[in-house]
Amino acid sequence: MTALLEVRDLGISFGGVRAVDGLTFSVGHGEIVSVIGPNGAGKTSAFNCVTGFYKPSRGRVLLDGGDITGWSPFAVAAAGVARTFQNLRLFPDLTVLDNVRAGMHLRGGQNAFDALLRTPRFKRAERTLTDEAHRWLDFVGYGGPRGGAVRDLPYGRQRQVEIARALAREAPLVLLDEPGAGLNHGEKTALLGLIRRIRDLGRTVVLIEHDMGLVMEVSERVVVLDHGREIADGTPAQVKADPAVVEAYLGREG
Ligand SMILES: Nc1ncnc2c1ncn2[C@@H]1O[C@H](COP(=O)(O)OP(=O)(O)OP(=O)(O)O)[C@@H](O)[C@H]1O
Repeated sequence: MTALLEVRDLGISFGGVRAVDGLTFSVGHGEIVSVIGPNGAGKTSAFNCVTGFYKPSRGRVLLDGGDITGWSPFAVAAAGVARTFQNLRLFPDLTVLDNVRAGMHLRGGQNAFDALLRTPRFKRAERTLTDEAHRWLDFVGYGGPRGGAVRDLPYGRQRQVEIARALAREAPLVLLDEPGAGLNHGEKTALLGLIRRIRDLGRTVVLIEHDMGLVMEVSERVVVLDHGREIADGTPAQVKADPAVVEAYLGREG
């Protein structure tokens, strides 16, 4: 069966630094896969190459067998990849609801003419989008106010809004960049359940995460990077016991 995401011999350099250097891995439909590795291993750069924020200098990215290498972030998103960011990228002055609705605009259905004249079709579509935004906020367990600006929310809530926005896009592949960062213990437990529920919707989840407790608990498979390459790929138990992985982490501490 074709993998949903296939990364082949991917590479990108910044000046003399090879951030990603011949990275190959794949993710099957419906999997929960974590990408881990020491600081600077190339995880975020690889995500950025996959999602079109960086143009790789070599290699290929295939989505469900189709080549999306070098596509713009907009085109990659429209092709079925949703993501969150290590440093949140919400619209701080927009309301919670509008931030989630912003995740849906790529799905189309209306045109500028409808919007300009506020036709009945436009108003109907608006109501549907608002209802859906509420449903996604419910889904991620968001319990805060929905009509106020996002910038006034505590960090954990902003993360929930960002995930709701990514899910609203209805993309089959969801990439989460350090979703556990800055969350307290209770919030991390909730996140674990949420990631499983996202997969139960039929989505495929790939996360970059530093919290090993979370990674080992939620992942079906773990891909380990070091110096821009894959050094291990297996179940959480397999990678934990892999000497190359232990070495990569311990080697950075001294
Ligand atoms: N835009 C950039 N310009 C210059 N160098 C960069 C850029 N992005 C990443 N790098 C460098 O590429 C290497 C890989 O960085 P990257 O952020 O991808 O690693 P990471 O595994 O995501 O790290 P972390 O876990 O700390 O987020 C690092 O040496 C980093 O300094």
